[in-house]
Amino acid sequence: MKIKILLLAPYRGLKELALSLASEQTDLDITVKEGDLEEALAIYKHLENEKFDIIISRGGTANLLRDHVPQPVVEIPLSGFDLLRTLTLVKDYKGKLEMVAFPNICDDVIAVSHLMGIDIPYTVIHEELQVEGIIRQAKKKGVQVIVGDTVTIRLAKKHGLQGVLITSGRESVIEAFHHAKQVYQVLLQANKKYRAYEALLHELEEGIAMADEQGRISFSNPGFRRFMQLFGEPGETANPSLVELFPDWMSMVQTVNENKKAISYVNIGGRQLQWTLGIFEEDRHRRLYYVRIKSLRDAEDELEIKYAQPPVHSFTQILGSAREGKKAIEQAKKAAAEHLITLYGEEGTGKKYIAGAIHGSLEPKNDWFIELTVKEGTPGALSRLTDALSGIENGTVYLKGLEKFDELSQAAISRWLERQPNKVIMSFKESPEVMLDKGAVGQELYELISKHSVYIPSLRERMEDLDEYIRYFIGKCNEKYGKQIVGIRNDVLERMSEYAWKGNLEELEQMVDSFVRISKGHYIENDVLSLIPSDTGKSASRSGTVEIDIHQTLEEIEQEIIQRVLAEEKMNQSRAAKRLGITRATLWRKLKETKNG
Ligand SMILES: Nc1ncnc2c1ncn2[C@@H]1O[C@H](COP(=O)(O)OP(=O)(O)OP(=O)(O)O)[C@@H](O)[C@H]1O
Repeated sequence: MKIKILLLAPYRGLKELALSLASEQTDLDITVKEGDLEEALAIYKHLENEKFDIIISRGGTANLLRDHVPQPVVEIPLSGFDLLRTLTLVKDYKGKLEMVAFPNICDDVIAVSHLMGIDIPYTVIHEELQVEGIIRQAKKKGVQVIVGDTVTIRLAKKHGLQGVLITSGRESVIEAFHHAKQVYQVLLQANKKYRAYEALLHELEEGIAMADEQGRISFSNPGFRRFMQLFGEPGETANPSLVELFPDWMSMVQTVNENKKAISYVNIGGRQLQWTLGIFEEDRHRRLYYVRIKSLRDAEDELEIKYAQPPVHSFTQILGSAREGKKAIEQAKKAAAEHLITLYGEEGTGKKYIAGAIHGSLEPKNDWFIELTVKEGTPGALSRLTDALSGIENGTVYLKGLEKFDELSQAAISRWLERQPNKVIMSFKESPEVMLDKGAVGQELYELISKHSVYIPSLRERMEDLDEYIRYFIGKCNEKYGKQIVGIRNDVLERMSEYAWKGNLEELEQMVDSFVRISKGHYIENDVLSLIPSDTGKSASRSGTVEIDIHQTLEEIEQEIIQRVLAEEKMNQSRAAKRLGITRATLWRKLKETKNG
């Protein structure tokens, strides 16, 4: 297959020369056209569909084309012969003469003219815009002949001077053909690599695209088009600008321009997507950005990623004056300065709230608060976890469920956590020591999480704050349900203070919520008492289940249940009878039966 070349000659003579030489090049398929600067560009555009491999041109025209065409542009050089020829021609000129050219040409001309023992005045130009002014000055000095490149000569003629073009000779054009062949070989190798990468990107589930600052997409893989619901091959359908797809595109570009990676979360077609923006490459004229898109939903079964504002922003929003609670807050404030922090305590004690307060207290602030919950300790969850963490910069990560991984994965993640830059607050239901004893965490993770750990006390340990919490939740629920409840009856409060609160503040909030929902007046009245389970702080378990030996007789089983309920109700027979759904008299009779039996 021949290499397809478009040769754009800035002057007629070069076109003729190129045409005569083109036929000798058996491995090149050369199209030759004449055009200078913009004119040449217009010719290129007209022939764009012919898919040339390489463009050949000269001087300013080659430079202009290089900025506007995707193919490599090979330049026809000015050889020593070219200069020699021109100097030989002009050396006997009678008129006053000056050469106007770019530094590389001037240097060569000076060297050759010294060899030939001729003295030719010259002016060096650095950009084309200077040419016209220099020609005017030359004219004022009485110069009659200008020696230079096509643009210079054109302008010299415009100002009524004689122009002598430094023309490219045969050997320069042939050299350009050779150069084009070399460039093509390099291009072939690069293309092979490019195609391999393209095939890889094609297979990738993740969406990848390349766009400029205005969000115009120049490349997208099928994954990207699937996520964005852009159907058809690129080019077939007009790619919408990313500005239309992501309303906060410009602010993300801003973040990226400040040398950060920008991450955002969008919902498209019911899918929660994470997209990351970064600078891909800067070329001479514009910045290119890459966009990576992946679905969070797919990973949700193993690792849940929630990206939201923390529930509170400062320690002053954490309620409670009980000693235990205050101690926890003081410890958390101190631990806030650490890179890796552990919070542990029963479910619903407010660990996430404390994490939010830590995040809010940081100076300088972190950009993100991200909640990562390990649902299953699978290898998939592990790689997603490290992947998610490496995608976050300048964030506070609230991480739950590390104990679900096996010891080896825990060790790997421990080393990983130490190296990553974000603040990580780990949350556990039990203390590091208890988890180590039980084998829930291995030695390496234990060492990591026991360094800066804070115990968040259960509600049972801060019962003096119960009233305050209830009032706070009533206020919250009034707002939710549009009620104006101002307080709670003492009987209800008393029963609540006897309750076990295994679900802690979370359970309390739910209970207050149900009270507020059904209350008609300004107070939470005794009619809600039936909604409080009669499970006291000393009960065996919150759900009220106990193990019974079913090898006993029915009567013995009944007796066992009665005794257990009685014990839980501190031997108060009325309360035990009520819980068992029998009258006090029946209970008394049943108790008596055993004594007699
Ligand atoms: N300081 C607080 N003031 C008011 N309400 C709070 C406070 N801390 C926690 N809560 C309430 O308790 C609920 C549970 O809190 P949070 O989610 O922080 O608990 P957690 O210990 O992280 O729970 P889990 O271990 O189950 O994830 C919150 O939804 C909120 O209603």
